[in-house]
This record gives sequence, structure tokens and C-alpha cells, in this order.
Amino acid sequence: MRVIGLMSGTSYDAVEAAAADLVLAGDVLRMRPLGHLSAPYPGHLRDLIAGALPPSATTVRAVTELDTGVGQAFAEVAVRAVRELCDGTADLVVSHGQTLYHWVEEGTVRGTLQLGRPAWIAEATGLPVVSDLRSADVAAGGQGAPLVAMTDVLALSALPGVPAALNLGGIANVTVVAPGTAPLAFDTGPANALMDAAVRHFTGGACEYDEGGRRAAAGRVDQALLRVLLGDPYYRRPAPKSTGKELFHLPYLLDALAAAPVPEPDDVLATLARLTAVTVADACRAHGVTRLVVSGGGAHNPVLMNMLAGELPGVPLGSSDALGLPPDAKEALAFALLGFLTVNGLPGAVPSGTGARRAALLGSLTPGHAPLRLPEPAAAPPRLLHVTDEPLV
Ligand SMILES: Nc1ncnc2c1ncn2[C@@H]1O[C@H](COP(=O)(O)OP(=O)(O)OP(=O)(O)O)[C@@H](O)[C@H]1O
Ligand SMILES: CC(=O)N[C@H]1[C@@H]2OC[C@@H](O2)[C@@H](O)[C@@H]1O[C@H](C)C(=O)O
Repeated sequence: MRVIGLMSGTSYDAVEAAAADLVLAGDVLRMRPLGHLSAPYPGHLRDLIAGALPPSATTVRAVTELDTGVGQAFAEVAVRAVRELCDGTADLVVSHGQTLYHWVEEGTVRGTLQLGRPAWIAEATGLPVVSDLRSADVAAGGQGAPLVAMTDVLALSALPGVPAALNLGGIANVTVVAPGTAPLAFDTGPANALMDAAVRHFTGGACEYDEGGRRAAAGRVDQALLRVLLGDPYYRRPAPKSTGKELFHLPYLLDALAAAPVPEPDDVLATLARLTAVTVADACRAHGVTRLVVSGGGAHNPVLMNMLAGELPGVPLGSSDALGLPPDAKEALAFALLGFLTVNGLPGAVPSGTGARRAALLGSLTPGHAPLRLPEPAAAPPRLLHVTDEPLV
């Protein structure tokens, strides 16, 4: 089955698309990635998202505009993906949409909202669309995140020791696969969210992020600010847990700076990079991680990666490329995989990661132009992911 995964993460900079052929052969899920592409959100849509995200107040009209605007932006990228990655033919689109709000109260997720109405994608491509992938896990008592855990578990299971996958997006998440124990997956805290907020703030919106970690490299870690930031109870909460930009936003950083003033912006960036490195490393140490497979935009920040390596001596850090999953396409591929599982009647959630009562079948299905025809449900779930360059038979 040829599947296109669509994703825009908490950094809401661009829509990422990745295509793959997927075949289930016994307990091995074979994936042949066909490529990926990224299309920046149009400026007005980005502004609309920024204006609707917490702690801003928004209106139902703005939410409706976003649902349409994001749906249309995803639809445009899906059409390109069919043409540019799939030689004009695909079977299914899987859309994560754009998270607008992840409603967490005292560690329990009560709801999670991803916008981008799938009808726009189905209309533009003619293909069926799996969307709203988080709600079923939330309804089953889970966090609804991180959902990349399924891909991580299938990809890491064959590795020795205690491998973990780390994604450094706006928020950082890890999936830990220890032999003889159920896998764990949780958000460790901010990856780039606070650094991006700081850069935007200090440059009056002229820069979006600390390119190459240059500002953090030029600064010095401020121990008082680091202590204030590390005092957040989120880091001490046991898994399962998830978070988002509802917590880690600019006013949150400004509150911390009011408690521990730091005059030099580059020192703030150095401190925030250290915060990410320390909280990720603490999470890895707590679970005995012996190898880290890294993806997400933060993998392009050498200062952050060096700090992380410094916090985890003896733990090799490598790119998810080593598993055949390009670091900038991994999340989109992971959602393609989840949609494939859904249409084959298989659960996509990893309940030991999300904390759900049971492994739910994920997503809602929107038909394409033709009547919906689903494959016969698969007999058993996969246990391993095999990524290959070779055409699948
Ligand atoms: N060259 C670079 N130098 C430094 N940082 C970078 C670089 N490239 C990307 N980043 C960081 O990565 C971020 C984007 O990462 P990514 O696209 O993985 O996040 P996301 O998918 O939106 O978030 P999430 O995984 O939390 O949903 C940017 O906002 C920036 O902070
Ligand atoms: C609610 C939501 O969108 N959560 C995202 C967010 O971005 C990173 C982290 O927080 C992760 O838990 C999740 O996304 C990834 C793709 C996931 O579900 O695995």
C-alpha cells in the first residue's frame, strides 16, 4: 500500500510530507520510503496559528478559519506529494493536522485538538484520509502522545542494549525499548520551544530560531535561571506524561526570567539549550538508556547535540538515518505507518507509553472520491519494522 503521511509539529513552521510503500509480511512490517518534502506555511496562516495558540485568547471564527486554512495547506502538500513522491499514484493519506491545544490537567489528558479538516485533502487528492489520530487513545485513558512510539518500538526492537529514540522538535520525546519490559514513551519537556520563543522575543520577530546554535554557543549557562527552570514539577512527574506549548511558551520563560534575571540574551539561549540537554539526559539515565537515535530539527543544532553528548557520556548518539528514517521525515513517516495500521485493522497506540487502558485503533476515516474499500483486517500486529530501499513485492 502506498501511503502519504502529513505532519506539522509544535514549531508550526511547515507542513512535512513523506511517502512510503508499506507491506505487512507476517510479523515484519516492511517500509520503503519514497521521499519527503516540506512546504512552509503561508505567512498569514502562521500568524493565525501564533495568534490562536495559548496563552492567547481566540474565537470560534478564528478556529474555523484555521481548520479550513490548515486543511487547505495540507491538501496542497498532499497533491504535491502524490505527484512528486509517488509518480501520481497513492492509496491513502494520513494527516496529523496541527495541534492547537493539548488539554492536560494534573497529568491527565482530557482532550487534544488537531486542526486541518481532512475533507480538503480528500477532495484535492481523491484519496481516503485517516486523521484525528490522537483522540481514540485519549478516550481510552491515554495521553494521546507520543504516537511515534509505535514506529520507534518496531524499529528499535532488534537493537542490543536499551536503545531509545529521541525527537527534538518544539517538544522533546523519547521512546525507550528495554528487553523484557514494556516500552516507555513520553515527552521529556521542551526541546526547541523555549529557545525559539526566546529568539523571536530578543530579535523582535526577525529570527525564528538559533541557527546552528550560534547564540547559545556565544553565551554562558546561567545557573540561577537553570535552577528556576528545572524547578518545574513536570520533570519530576513519572511517565506516562505529555506536554506542549500550552505550558512552554514565551510568558512562561519571561516569568522564569523575572525570578532569575539574565541581562545577556545569548546567556539565556545557552541556559535553555542546557535545560533541554539536562532534562533529556535525566530521562535517559532514569531508564538506563545505552544508545540514542535522534531526529527532529534540534538534531541540526550542534551546540545542543554537544551538550547532550556531554550529559550522557558513554551513550552513543546517532541520527535516525541509521535506521533508514531521515530525521526530518521521521514523524511524517511515523504517521503514514499509523494510518496503514488503522486501515489494516491494527492498533497504532503503544499503551505502555501513552498509559491507555488498551491499544486503540487510531483515527477517523474520510472517504476519497471512490467508495471506501478497506483491506481484510490483518491477522496479527507487526513486531519489527524493516526499512528498505528495494521495491516491495
Ligand atoms: N539548523 C538548525 N539550527 C538550530 N536549530 C534548528 C535548525 N534546524 C531546525 N532547528 C530547530 O528545530 C525546530 C523545528 O524542529 P521540528 O520541525 O522537528 O519541530 P516540530 O516537528 O514542529 O515539533 P514537534 O516534534 O514538537 O511537534 C526549529 O524551530 C528550530 O528550533
Ligand atoms: C499533542 C501533540 O501534538 N503532541 C506532540 C508534541 O510534539 C512533540 C511531542 O509533543 C509529541 O508528544 C507529540 O508529537 C509527536 C509527533 C508524537 O505524538 O509522537
